[in-house]
Amino acid sequence: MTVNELMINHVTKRYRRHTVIDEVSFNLAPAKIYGLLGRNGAGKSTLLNIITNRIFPTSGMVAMGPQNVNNNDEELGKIYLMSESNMYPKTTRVKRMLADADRFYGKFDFANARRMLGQFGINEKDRFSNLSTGQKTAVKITIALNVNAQYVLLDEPTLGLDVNYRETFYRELLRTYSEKPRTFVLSTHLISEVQQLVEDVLILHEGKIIVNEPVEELLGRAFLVSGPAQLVDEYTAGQTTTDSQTIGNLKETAVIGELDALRPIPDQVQIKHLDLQRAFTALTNH
Ligand SMILES: Nc1ncnc2c1ncn2[C@@H]1O[C@H](COP(=O)(O)OP(=O)(O)OP(=O)(O)O)[C@@H](O)[C@H]1O
Repeated sequence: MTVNELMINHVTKRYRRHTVIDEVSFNLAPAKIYGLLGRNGAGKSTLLNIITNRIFPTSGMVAMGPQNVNNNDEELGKIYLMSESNMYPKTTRVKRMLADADRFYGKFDFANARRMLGQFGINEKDRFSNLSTGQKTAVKITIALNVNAQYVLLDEPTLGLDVNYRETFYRELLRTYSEKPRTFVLSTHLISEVQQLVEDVLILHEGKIIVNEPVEELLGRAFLVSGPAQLVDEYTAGQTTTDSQTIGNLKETAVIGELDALRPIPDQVQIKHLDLQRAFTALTNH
């Protein structure tokens, strides 16, 4: 079966005069793991809800290949959103939630879901509302990783999960991805934890997608220049510097962009690549 790209075309979302998403366009390719990063209130949940038709954009549209996704059950059936909101009645048992995922999307992987629930120490007969925050997340992850959808959007998929279970989640995500490649979008604040996991990074900032590229490419042009303040300032003058920190006479300046290859690097100045978290803060600190 050919899988089309999921295309977000000129999407804007306004709440009264507040523009949360501003003319955003990007494509999600089949069988890739994306990180969707943004500061609190950047609009990540809003964007994911628009993609899955739970919220309507003020303008713009979401399409799967040539098909508009809006009110299109066939196309929406290829996209699954795991989100924070709990839509289940209080009495719902975990077992029923797995059955619903099968009813709506078909071909749910019950065997793998049961194995995962075992790893998370959850019984299918448990009532969802009686579970702890982390256990509720574990159930939602289990459904998201076993549902039959080509695009799986995960909004804060580690909410309340302890470090051991977060590792379980990352391992299970890679396992299912390698067995059955499909697209995952992880919206998360745990940037250093997902750096190794995601191939491409999308950064949503002040209503715009300011980064949309492979992690390796972003980090390839993300540098930390450190040393005596005056020398760092001289070396970084005129380059695309982002933010700086000064301690006494020492300074660290993040530079996102190509370094001027012709400019000599003073002996006391050190240059290294940023990791994803530091590149993110550098790009979104203002
Ligand atoms: N129904 C609504 N009415 C008015 N404003 C809203 C509504 N829903 C969201 N917003 C605003 O839109 C902005 C983006 O919210 P959203 O939840 O999408 O951000 P987020 O990036 O997911 O944040 P976080 O990382 O904190 O979860 C916020 O300023 C929020 O207050």
